[in-house]
Amino acid sequence: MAPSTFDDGNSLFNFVVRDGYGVKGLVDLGVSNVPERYVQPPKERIEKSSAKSLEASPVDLSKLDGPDHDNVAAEIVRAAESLGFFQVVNHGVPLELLASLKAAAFRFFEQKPENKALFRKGASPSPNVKYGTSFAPEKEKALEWKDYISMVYTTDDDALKFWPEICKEVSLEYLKTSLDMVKRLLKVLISNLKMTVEDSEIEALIGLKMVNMNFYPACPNPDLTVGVGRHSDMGTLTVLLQDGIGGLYVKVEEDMDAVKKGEWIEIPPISGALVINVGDTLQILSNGRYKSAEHRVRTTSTQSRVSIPIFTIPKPIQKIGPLPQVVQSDGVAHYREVVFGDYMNNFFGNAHDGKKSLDFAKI
Ligand SMILES: O=C(O)CCC(=O)C(=O)O
Ligand SMILES: [Fe+2]
Repeated sequence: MAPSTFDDGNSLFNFVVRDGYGVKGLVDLGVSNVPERYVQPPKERIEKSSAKSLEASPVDLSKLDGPDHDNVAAEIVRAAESLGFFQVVNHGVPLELLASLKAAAFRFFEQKPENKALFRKGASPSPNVKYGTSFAPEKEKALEWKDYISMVYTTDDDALKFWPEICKEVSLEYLKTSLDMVKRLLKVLISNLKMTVEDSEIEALIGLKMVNMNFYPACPNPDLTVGVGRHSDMGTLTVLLQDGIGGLYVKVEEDMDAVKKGEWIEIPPISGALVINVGDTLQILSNGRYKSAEHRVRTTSTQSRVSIPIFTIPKPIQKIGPLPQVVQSDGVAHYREVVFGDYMNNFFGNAHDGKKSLDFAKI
């Protein structure tokens, strides 16, 4: 099919979204300009040159076990309270595994369209596995230049049975080796808010885990499109592996060294590092002390980019609200208690719109 056969917006939408060809399918047709449906309004477009890069060095997590524990813990708390994003090294996830994951992501998306379409919503053999494109295509005025596969973890058996053959083993290994780090980070962050933290409280915050693989094909017009629009993540902490291409931008919540509140800075790719960011759940739990960072992704004209996030989130039945100890010391609760499943439905039911997702729980 030639691009010119998309004589209206619907046939493009059907090809990319409904039939499961994705952005990759569109690119394989040889489009030389992004279709109208992908053109963002000017205020959502991402200029390449203007953003500064995050200068903070990555946090060395191996030091949490030694005499520097308190300094490193303070660094983590400071990052969560200010930008809501930081990078970590010596995180316990083997470096060879990071390389294998990126290769597996390329392998998945470079498959024939019909192999990927097996995992489309409605077709997938498991509700825990979903291949798709953009974020909420039915709700979006402009689509995001991104395809993804999303894998929710329940048990090892389920993962090995239903996750795509081509990436299941590395994805499971990534999840397992990252979880220990997530728990250590949460212990640091929660014990900064209240004296004692039970393991069961940490477990409740990460009751559900999801590994995604994002694929952003090279885009003919990066100035007109976004890979991912402005959003915050809904969960507790996100672990993100990005490749060397760059394009992940975070909005500054508080004035930083040379960057003013409201400006965007790039999280630079650092070989071997993982990116950590605070999600809405942790912002709610901390009554707003920790910042669920607004972020977005720019596309690139020369190379396809992959990123592989792990989202840790509460179970849908879990209630989340500000910790009583924090409310007591703040004298006011900024969020109400919500059932996480309701929060999640609201999140997935709307197009990306910055940190608007938090309004659902705001008082
Ligand atoms: O690709 C990236 O760097 C970030 C992706 C992202 O923000 C997400 O999947 O929620
Ligand atoms: Fe995100």
